[in-house]
Amino acid sequence: MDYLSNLSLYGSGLSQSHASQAALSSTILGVLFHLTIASRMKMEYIIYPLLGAAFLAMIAMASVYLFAGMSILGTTARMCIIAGCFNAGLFSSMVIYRLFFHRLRNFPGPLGSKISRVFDAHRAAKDVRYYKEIAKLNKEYGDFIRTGPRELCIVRASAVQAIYGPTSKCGKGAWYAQSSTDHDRASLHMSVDFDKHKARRRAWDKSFAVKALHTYEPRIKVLVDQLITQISKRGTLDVTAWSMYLSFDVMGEIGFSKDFGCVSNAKEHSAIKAIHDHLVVLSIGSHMPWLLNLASKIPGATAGYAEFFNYCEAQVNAKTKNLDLSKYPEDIMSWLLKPVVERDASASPTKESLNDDARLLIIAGSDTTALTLAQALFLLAKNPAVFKKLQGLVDAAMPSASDWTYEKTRSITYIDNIIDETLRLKPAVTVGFYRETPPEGIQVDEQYIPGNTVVIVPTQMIQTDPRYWHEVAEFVPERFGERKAEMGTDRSPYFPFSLGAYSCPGKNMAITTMRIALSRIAQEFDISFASSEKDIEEFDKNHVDTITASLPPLMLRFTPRKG
Ligand code: HEM
Repeated sequence: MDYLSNLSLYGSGLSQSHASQAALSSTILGVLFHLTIASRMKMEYIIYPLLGAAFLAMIAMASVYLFAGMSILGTTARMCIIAGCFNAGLFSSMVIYRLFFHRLRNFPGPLGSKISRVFDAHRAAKDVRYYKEIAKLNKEYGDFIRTGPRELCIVRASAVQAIYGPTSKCGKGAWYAQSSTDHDRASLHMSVDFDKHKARRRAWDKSFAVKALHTYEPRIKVLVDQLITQISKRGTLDVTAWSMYLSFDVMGEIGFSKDFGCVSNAKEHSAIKAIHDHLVVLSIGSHMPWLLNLASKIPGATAGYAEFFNYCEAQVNAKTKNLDLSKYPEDIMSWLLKPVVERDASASPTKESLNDDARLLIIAGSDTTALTLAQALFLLAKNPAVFKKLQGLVDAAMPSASDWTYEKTRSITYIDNIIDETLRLKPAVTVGFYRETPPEGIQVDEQYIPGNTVVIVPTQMIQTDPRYWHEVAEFVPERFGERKAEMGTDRSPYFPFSLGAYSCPGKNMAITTMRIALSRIAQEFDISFASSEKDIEEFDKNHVDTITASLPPLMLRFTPRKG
């Protein structure tokens, strides 16, 4: 307390006993604030009122001291003591509570993670390969790992149905508050309210219904054929980049009837590049959703992806202007605008949420499909026998390019088996998607999981877990086809598109794009690696974890087939 006496000596007007009283009462207030408010409420929903209230309280207190005749130095010193001791009380109480009294106190996990998600964000940032960190934690702590103060990572097959299944009562939680806590301003994906999400989801599901998909197929085929022409000209190319060009063009065409021109210009669209450049920061920030939300409100913080935001908004405005409701909707955005104009309950509730839906459309639909296609080509190049079998089946159904039809492609179920097996070994979302348990909690095997716990099942780990899968590391498309019963596939945990109410609505469109691309490539080319052994190994084992995976370049040689 010597420094307090010194402050008094320097003429602050703050005596040691006053300072001690202020320190003690602020510390007690901090502890009380934690026990009565902070520990009972979700930070993401109270952060703005909290910061506002703290600011106003500080101003009010400082004004009272100044009016009471205290010097500026004395007032400043007292405010510093009050703020410092309040926070010391708050954070000490938080640490003690989380370590010794929290409902998850008996779950094993790293000490830091039990105290704050900062440590998990640090783990995610270390190498931006969070999936490897989770694998290490699983080895050290077992199948139920406490990865945050109120978060568990669960590596058990039965957790998949309990958490994501159609009858699960688990909902979307804190992770989905990263862009806005006002879900009427956010996209479908970030919409947390079960009933509102369900209503909005109807508009999306209509845009992927069988009839709508039929109108998309020929337009996707045109884009795939553009890709085939580019491959023929080049021979060798980076499939990571070119799968991305194709899938963005598909989202431009099917999402907005707009030519993004990535395949024809052989480059990424500038608006999309802005998002890709920020993926690492966004994915690390998503481990502390409230902080990401807060950071996004700092002026200039989102300037990097302003081009993407502006571009999407311009597309929505243009579509709105030209929307013709007498015609069958030509693209997904028209399907989303229709209920807005018709004032149907499935409409995006605000202009902001509609703009966010437009961004969701591009982001959710393109990276995921692109990296799955690149992974499928990688696995086919690595497993020539599988590719030969695919070519044999394609040749039998469609001997030449002019025989190609989507219906015949669909009848080759081996293509679907290849896609399924690719998504088992290399799911687009490697670590998974967060849910929150209902107040009454859930049971996973022998373990009760308390209510209001954030839970996650790491997708890639569980889909390659030798306890649940045979020949786990092998690429065996037949496990989804003729060897299904023998390999017990139906009993194994598999959820690359998630399951239940929040599962991917674009699944069938993604599969349509991949069916067309894989069948046309198999028809036209033989494929082989043109990358070094080191680069191939890097591609196979070391993707960067940016919520959806980010893949390094992979050069493949495409040799035109003879005859
Ligand atoms: C191989 C390709 C794809 C994969 C692996 C995939 C995977 C997923 C997964 C796992 C989710 C759940 C995420 C969560 O719970 O937070 C999801 C949601 C979503 N996906 Fe996909 N997706 C793919 C393609 C597409 C396509 C082509 C679209 C079309 C635009 C799309 C649109 C969406 C939307 C709108 C959601 C949010 C659904 C909701 O919250 O109700 N996805 N996707």
